[in-house]
Amino acid sequence: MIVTLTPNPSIDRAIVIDALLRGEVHRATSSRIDPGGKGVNVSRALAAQGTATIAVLPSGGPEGHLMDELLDTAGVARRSVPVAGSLRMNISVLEPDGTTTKLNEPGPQLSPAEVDALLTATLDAADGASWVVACGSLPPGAPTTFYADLVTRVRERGIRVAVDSSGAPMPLAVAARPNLIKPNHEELAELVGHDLPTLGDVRAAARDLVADGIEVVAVSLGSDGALLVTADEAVHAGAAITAPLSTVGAGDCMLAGLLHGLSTGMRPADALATAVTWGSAAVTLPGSRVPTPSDLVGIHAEVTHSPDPSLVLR
Ligand SMILES: Nc1ncnc2c1ncn2[C@@H]1O[C@H](COP(=O)(O)OP(=O)(O)OP(=O)(O)O)[C@@H](O)[C@H]1O
Ligand SMILES: O=P(O)(O)OC[C@@]1(O)O[C@H](CO)[C@@H](O)[C@@H]1O
Repeated sequence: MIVTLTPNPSIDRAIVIDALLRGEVHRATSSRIDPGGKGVNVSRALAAQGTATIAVLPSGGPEGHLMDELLDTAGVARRSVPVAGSLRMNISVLEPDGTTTKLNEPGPQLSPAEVDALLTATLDAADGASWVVACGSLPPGAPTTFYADLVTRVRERGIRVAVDSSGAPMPLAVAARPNLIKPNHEELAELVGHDLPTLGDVRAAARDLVADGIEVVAVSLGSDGALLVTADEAVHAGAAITAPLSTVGAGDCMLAGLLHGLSTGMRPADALATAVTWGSAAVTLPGSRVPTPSDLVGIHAEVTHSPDPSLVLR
C-alpha cells in the first residue's frame, strides 16, 4: 500500500487552444477536467495500474465535492479531511506544439486544526503502508515545516517516506532525511542553490544529497529522461516520445512508477525504467490523464548505467 498526501489538491482544467496570445480572447478547441495535485496524481497513476494506494487530501467547497466525485469515479481510495475553504482549480493552457502554460491558484487557507487533521489522517492511513509520499505545494496556513514534521513522524513508525515539493518547505523536508526525493531539474537547482547545465552537474548535486543521508534521489529531466542516484549507483533512463500532448502530471506518474517498482522489490535501475515508462506514457495523453496498462505498450525506456556526464540538458 502506498499512501499519498496532497495538502493542496486541485481540480485541473486543461484547455486546448491554437496559440496563446496575451490579452486576446481565445476559443478553446477542447477542454477536460481531472482530479489533480501532485499526490492525487501519484495515487491515480498507481490505481490505474492496479497498485494499492490511498490518497489523503483536504476537501471543501464545491470543488471539494467535485474532487471526491472524480476520485470515486476513478476508483481511487481516499481519506478526505473536511476543511472550511474551497479547493483550488488550476488551469493548463495547451498549444498544439506541446507548449503548456499553467495557472495555479494558492488554494484554501487552512486553520491550525485542519493542518493537524491532515497530518493525523496521513499517519492513520500509513499504518501498514510500504511508502508514504507527500507531494506538491503547501496551502496558505500550513507551516513551511509541515513536510519536515511529516517525515519525522512517518520515519519514527519505521515506514519509508518520499517528498516531492519545491520552494521553502523542500530544504526543511530534506533536512529531516526522507528516504527518497523526486525533484525535477529546476527544483534540484533551487535546492542546491546553483544552475546544473549538464547531466554530470545533476549527478554531482544528487550525490551530495545522498551523502547527506537521502537514500534515493530521482531527478526527472523532462524530455531528457531521468537520473536515479543512490550510494551505489547513478543510472539514467529515457524514452523518446515523438508527439507529446501534455506534460502536466508526467513527473507524478514517473514518481508513481518508481514507488511501484521499489515497493514490489525491483532493483533501483528497473524501478527507474518503470518510472520513465509511466512518465513518458503520461505525456502522450491529454490533460493530466494517467496511463493505464495499455497506454504503456510500445514505450521502451533505455537504461544507461554509465550516463555521459557532459550531456548538456535541454
Ligand atoms: N517531452 C518528453 N519526452 C519524453 N519523456 C518525457 C517528456 N517530458 C517528460 N517526460 C518523462 O516524464 C518524466 C517527468 O517529466 P518532468 O521532468 O517534466 O516532470 P515534472 O517537471 O516533475 O512534471 P510535473 O510537475 O508536471 O508532474 C521525465 O522524467 C521523462 O521520463
Ligand atoms: O501548485 P503545486 O502543488 O506545486 O502543483 C499543482 C499541480 O500543478 O501539479 C500537478 C502536476 O504535477 C497538477 O495536477 C497540479 O495542478
